[in-house]
Amino acid sequence: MAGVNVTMEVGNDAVAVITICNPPVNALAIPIIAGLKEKFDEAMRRDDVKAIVLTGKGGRFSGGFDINVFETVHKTGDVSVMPDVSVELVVNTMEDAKKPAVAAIQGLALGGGLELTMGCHARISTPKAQLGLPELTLGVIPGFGGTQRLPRLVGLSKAIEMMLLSKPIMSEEGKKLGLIDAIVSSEELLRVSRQWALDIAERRKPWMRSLHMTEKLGSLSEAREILKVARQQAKQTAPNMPQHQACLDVIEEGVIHGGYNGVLKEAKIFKELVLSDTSRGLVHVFFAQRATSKVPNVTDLGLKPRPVKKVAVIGGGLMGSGIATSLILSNIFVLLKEVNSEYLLRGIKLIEENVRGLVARRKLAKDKADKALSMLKGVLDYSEFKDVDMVIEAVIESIPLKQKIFIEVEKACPPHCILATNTSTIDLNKVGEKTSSQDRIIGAHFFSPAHVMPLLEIVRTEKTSAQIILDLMTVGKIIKKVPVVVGNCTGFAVNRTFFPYTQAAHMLLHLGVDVFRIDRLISSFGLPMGPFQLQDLAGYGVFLAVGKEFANAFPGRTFLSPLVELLVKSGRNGKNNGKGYYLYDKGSKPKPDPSIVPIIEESRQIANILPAGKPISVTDQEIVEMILFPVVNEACRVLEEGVVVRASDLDIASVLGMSFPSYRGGIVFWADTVGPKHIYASLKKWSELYGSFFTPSKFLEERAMKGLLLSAPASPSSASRSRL
Ligand SMILES: C[C@H](O)CC(=O)SCCNC(=O)CCNC(=O)[C@H](O)C(C)(C)COP(=O)(O)OP(=O)(O)OC[C@H]1O[C@@H](n2cnc3c(N)ncnc32)[C@H](O)[C@@H]1OP(=O)(O)O
Repeated sequence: MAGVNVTMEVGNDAVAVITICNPPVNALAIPIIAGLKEKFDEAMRRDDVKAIVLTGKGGRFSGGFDINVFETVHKTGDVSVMPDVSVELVVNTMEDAKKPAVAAIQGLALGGGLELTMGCHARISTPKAQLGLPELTLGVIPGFGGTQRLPRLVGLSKAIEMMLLSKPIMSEEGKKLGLIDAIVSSEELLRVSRQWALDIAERRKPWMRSLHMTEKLGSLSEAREILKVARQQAKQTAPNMPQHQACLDVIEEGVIHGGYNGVLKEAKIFKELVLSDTSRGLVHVFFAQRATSKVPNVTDLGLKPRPVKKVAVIGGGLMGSGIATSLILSNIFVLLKEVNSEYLLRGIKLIEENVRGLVARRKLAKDKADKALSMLKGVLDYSEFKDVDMVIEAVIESIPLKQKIFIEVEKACPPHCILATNTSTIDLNKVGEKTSSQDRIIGAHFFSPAHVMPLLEIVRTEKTSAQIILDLMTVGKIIKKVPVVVGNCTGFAVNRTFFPYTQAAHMLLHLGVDVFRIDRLISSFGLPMGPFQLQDLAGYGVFLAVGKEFANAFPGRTFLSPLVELLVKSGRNGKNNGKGYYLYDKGSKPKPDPSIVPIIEESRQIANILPAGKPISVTDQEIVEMILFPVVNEACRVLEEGVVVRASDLDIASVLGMSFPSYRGGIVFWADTVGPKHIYASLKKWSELYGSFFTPSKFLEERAMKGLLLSAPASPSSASRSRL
């Protein structure tokens, strides 16, 4: 590819500057790795070269190994395309060479990028460069020697933290830890690095080979203790991900048998992990997330996003205050509008609590919190709306109320203003029906808590203009959300797809399966909690209200569970009042409440769906499938109707909106791994046994019959029915 290369320039000072060029992040693609080997070899051969400086073009050192290669390996199953970088390039050609190399780091050095710098004999960086080994987020471990060199440079505990949490540090911290030798301005970077390289060559500065360092590793018994604690933690935090334990095994190998043996084991395990399902899922999520930024007929029209500096949020309840928090944290001025001063003060208090909570959890510095809160103003009328760039309505789910608000904001706001609603269920065409600005009406569906959850579902109608969609996508990115553009239908993409999730859980419960068994199995599948605990958390009001909407919109595939009304009658309201399926005592984990059993029994009698009056007998796997296959079934309808641009958007939406495990790649990717045929056959069998709730959709049936993946692009006939 043009512009993808490694260059070398030798100066009069006898320093060869080797530069990686592969925009935008200087990923270490296979030709780049070949280029590095070639240039290093040349530098070693040439008599006019005494020392080397390695750097990246365009203000970034390198974002690491080219993740596209992982994708190729996943498609072909052939791991032999991965070059031997770790031993051949980093150990033999760079670290053990006769001439010293200094890494000149700018912007970022991540993954393989940071590993290359650790194979150099010193590292000079500009301020605020990001340094990290995030490989575990891709289902692998560092593969260019990072598991060995990082602990030797920064100490075992810190290295383990950086790798297992995939948490980058800034160059300033790197300097304190010993990863960085000096921090200089970007103007000085090359000059200082060249001089440093010469100083090493002429023995004025130490010639450090980090693989051979041992002093920061501590004693063997200390190291074993640190690794033991880390193993226990990883068991808790990443139970289904093999790369965490594997990373610790490889680190241990190096601690016991020396860095070089560690490097060899690392290379072997790395190749095994690349082929794991976890890596397939996580690499898919990496690219799927980036694909959401590309929306046909929106981002490819050459439009420029317009600046959004002032936003009015209408409604200071839980959602409105969360949304306002996200905005002010990103330096966007917010007018929070409420109907009276009592509600307004409550909304402002919620926002303050959100911001102070971040400070208490050390996620935000105090001065930044003060700055954010200074970007907020409470108002009781529309008099200051004349220069707002966007309105986000976040009031209760009432069509007449929303319609009234949109008539008012249309009058009060300038003509360029984005008119967004945070509704999660109401048809956007109805919300904007009484205005003449339907091209500016758009859904900005945040997930609760809005200042924490990363997904922003952007809902467009047939009339929403491309400019407005682009503007909202841009705001979404500024406030650090992942915007996914979807079409307008009941529940939009996420709530609609996951509606059958709670439904299926209730169905199983009424077929005689134990409530806590269901929750346990779904948690071990990888969701943060089971459907009943989630219901406790969300409150029962949501279930009852949303349930009715869906029952109306999708008759024939709704299970009317009598249970929640019985729970409410018995004085339970989930986590809100400390009593639901679980008991919630402050400071302790939720405990299953045995006194729920008679209420469930009563509900089972009312529903009366036990086959021949007896509980069904199902395996653990069947339980997980009976809950998730109906979700896949609805995902198929969402795909067929063109509610999302591409199947992978639904994967991202499920991961970021519903916390579906990212290492399973998202709902559609997971379904394709399981196989559409198996899903279809299972649903068909259950529909015959337990009714139409499980009836497979036409889309699923077609894909299963033709042996196609659910994620394969839509056929032309379904594309013509697209809502986007
Ligand atoms: C053997 C080794 O140990 C293994 C490894 O090194 S594995 C790789 C480890 N590195 C990583 O995980 C870093 C992944 N990248 C990132 O986190 C972020 O892209 C970043 C922080 C570098 C930059 O973020 P940002 O500026 O927001 O840009 P972002 O949109 O993410 O990326 C820009 C483009 O670069 C691509 N890109 C980023 N890192 C890449 C990589 N390592 N390989 C291939 N492409 C990459 C993205 O896919 C995107 O492409 P697109 O424009 O076609 O969608």
